[in-house]
Amino acid sequence: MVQASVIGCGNMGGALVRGLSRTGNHSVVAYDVDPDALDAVSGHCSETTTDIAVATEPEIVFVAVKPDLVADVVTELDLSPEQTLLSIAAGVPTTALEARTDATVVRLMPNLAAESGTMAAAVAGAEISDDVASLLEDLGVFVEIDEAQMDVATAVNGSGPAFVFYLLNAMKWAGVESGLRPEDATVLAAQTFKGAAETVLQSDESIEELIDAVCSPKGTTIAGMEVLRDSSVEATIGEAVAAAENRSKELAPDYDDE
Ligand SMILES: NC(=O)C1=CN([C@@H]2O[C@H](COP(=O)(O)OP(=O)(O)OC[C@H]3O[C@@H](n4cnc5c(N)ncnc54)[C@H](OP(=O)(O)O)[C@@H]3O)[C@@H](O)[C@H]2O)C=CC1
Ligand SMILES: O=C(O)[C@@H]1CCC=N1
Repeated sequence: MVQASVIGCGNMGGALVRGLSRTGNHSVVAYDVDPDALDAVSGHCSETTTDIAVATEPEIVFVAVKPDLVADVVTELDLSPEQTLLSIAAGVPTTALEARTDATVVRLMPNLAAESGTMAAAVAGAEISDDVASLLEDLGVFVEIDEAQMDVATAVNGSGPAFVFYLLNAMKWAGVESGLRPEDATVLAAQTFKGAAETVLQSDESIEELIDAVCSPKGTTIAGMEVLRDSSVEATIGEAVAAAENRSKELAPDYDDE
C-alpha cells in the first residue's frame, strides 16, 4: 500500500483522490482550503484534513492547485528528499518547483478519467519510482516524455477529454435530431467512442486501416466519411490542440528566470 496525499481537491484533484482510492490499494489523504471540496471527496479517501502538516506526511504528494498558485503552495510545503512531489499544473516547469522543495519533483499531466481508472497521462522530470508507477497504473495509463513535449501533451491528453466530450455531444445530438431518444443517443455515442478507442489500443492495424474496415463498399460509412474528408474538421481539431498547447506555453514565462 502506497501512502499518498492530494493537495487541492477540485475537479482534477478530486478525480485523483477518487481514482486512487477506488482500488483500495492505497492510503489517500485529501487536503483543500475549500471545505466543500473536501466534503465532495470525504467518502472516497482515507482521511480529509485542513492541516497541511498531515497532508505532507505521505511519501507521495500530488499538488493539484491552479498553475498561478502552485509555486507559492509548494514553497510552503515542508517536504524531504525522500518524498516525491507530483505537480499537475499546466505550463509550470519542473525546474521552478525543484527550486522550491527538497522533494523529488515529477511533472504529471493527468486527465479527468483518473476517477474511473482510465486516465491517459504524460510524465516528465525525475525517474519514476515503483511506488509512483503503482499509483499511476491504478489511475490508468502513463507515458514518459521529454519535458519539452509537456505543452502538447497537456493539449492532447489533459484538455483532450473536453474536446472528445464536444465531439461525442455533436454525434449524440445528430442522432437526437433524427429521432433517437437523448438517453439512447448518449449511450450509443459514448459507447461508440469508448469501443473505437479500445479498438485502436488493441488492434495492430493503423487508424486509416480501421476506418477502411468500417467502410463497406458502397455502404453508409463511405457516404459519411466523404463529408468528413471534404470538410475542415481535421484542421479545426489541429487548431484546437495548437491553441491549448500555446496556452500551456503562455503559462510558463512567469517561471523562466528560475
Ligand atoms: N481540470 C482538469 O481536467 C485538469 C487540470 N489540471 C491541472 O490541475 C490543477 C487544478 O485544476 P482544476 O482541478 O481544474 O481546478 P479547481 O479550481 O477545480 O481545483 C483547485 C482546488 O484547489 C483549491 N485550492 C486553492 N488554493 C489552495 C491551497 N492553497 N491549498 C490547497 N487547495 C487550494 C481550490 O479551492 P478554491 O476553489 O476555494 O480556490 C480548488 O478546490 C491545475 O493546475 C490544472 O492545470 C491538469 C489536468 C487536467
Ligand atoms: O484547462 C486547463 O488549463 C487544465 C489543464 C489541462 C486540462 N485542464
